[in-house]
Amino acid sequence: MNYQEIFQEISNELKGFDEIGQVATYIPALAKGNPNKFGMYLVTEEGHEYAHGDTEEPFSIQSISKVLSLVYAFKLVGTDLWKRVGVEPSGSPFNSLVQLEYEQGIPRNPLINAGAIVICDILISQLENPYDDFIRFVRELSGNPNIQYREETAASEKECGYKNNAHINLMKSFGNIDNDVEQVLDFYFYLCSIEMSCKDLAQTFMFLARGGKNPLTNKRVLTAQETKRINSIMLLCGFYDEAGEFAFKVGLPGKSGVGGGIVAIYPDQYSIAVWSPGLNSKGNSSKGIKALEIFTTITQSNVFGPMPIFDELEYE
Ligand SMILES: NC(=O)CC[C@H](N)C(=O)O
Repeated sequence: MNYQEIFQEISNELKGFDEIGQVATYIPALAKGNPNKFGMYLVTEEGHEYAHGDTEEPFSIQSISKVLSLVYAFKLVGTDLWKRVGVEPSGSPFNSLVQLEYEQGIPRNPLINAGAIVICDILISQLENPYDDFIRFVRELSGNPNIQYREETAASEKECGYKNNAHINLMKSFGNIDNDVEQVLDFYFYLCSIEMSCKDLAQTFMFLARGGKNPLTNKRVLTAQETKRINSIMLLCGFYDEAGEFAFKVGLPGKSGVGGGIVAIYPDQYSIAVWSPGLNSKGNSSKGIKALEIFTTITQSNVFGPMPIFDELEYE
């Protein structure tokens, strides 16, 4: 079976899948999304690429950007980062406030909203031009110079960002936010508003499958040990209170966003992105998870099992 046949098989299996979920409505700009979009894009270690469905259309990556901002902040401040944010799974929804008060304004991990807001605070403190520097970083990883923030999405989220305001104010009261709360939150909303296609996403995350090296430029983004840290955080925290189930079903480190995107990596082998805007009750793409579950089952690729039988998969 080659990859195109595998994608075809996934598509056939998904035909009867009716738990498509609902597009995010709490951010008005996302409520207009078309739940029938579906794309899957694979980039392999050898540089082969395989597309299926709507893989060229940019969509709002939302919380997937939290991994990229984490990587950028980690590069800038190193292990000092862990004084401000933890690395434990929260077992709670991405926007839950409850633990934050008990744990004195230190978010459980950098992939829930509170943690990502602290990361934004760090980036603002460290960078002279955080907006420009960050988008440049993302463009270099993706190889796509046209990747942009979408102002309309950021503004739409700001208009009704009551809960994120609650997060940042609570953390400020505990002394875990250094900068002006509005300045930090604006940056956070912009990071969430970045748009990418499945193709961009799979390419962007390839460095995490390559031990920290950007395969497009051969530049080292992270050391192998730092890459381990980011991938472990994705595995344990990337899907919030569904992280266990994602590991159970798919078996790869990954990250989701409420725009319906998911990206997952298999170290030394591939990066895969999927997009289906319908979300389940945990805010993760419902069909996206199912598609990845089928993919890793057919290819026998997951970080817990024996090495897959890749040589039995032909290229093209
Ligand atoms: N899980 C997500 O993608 C959430 C991101 C969204 N911008 C928020 O702050 O709620």
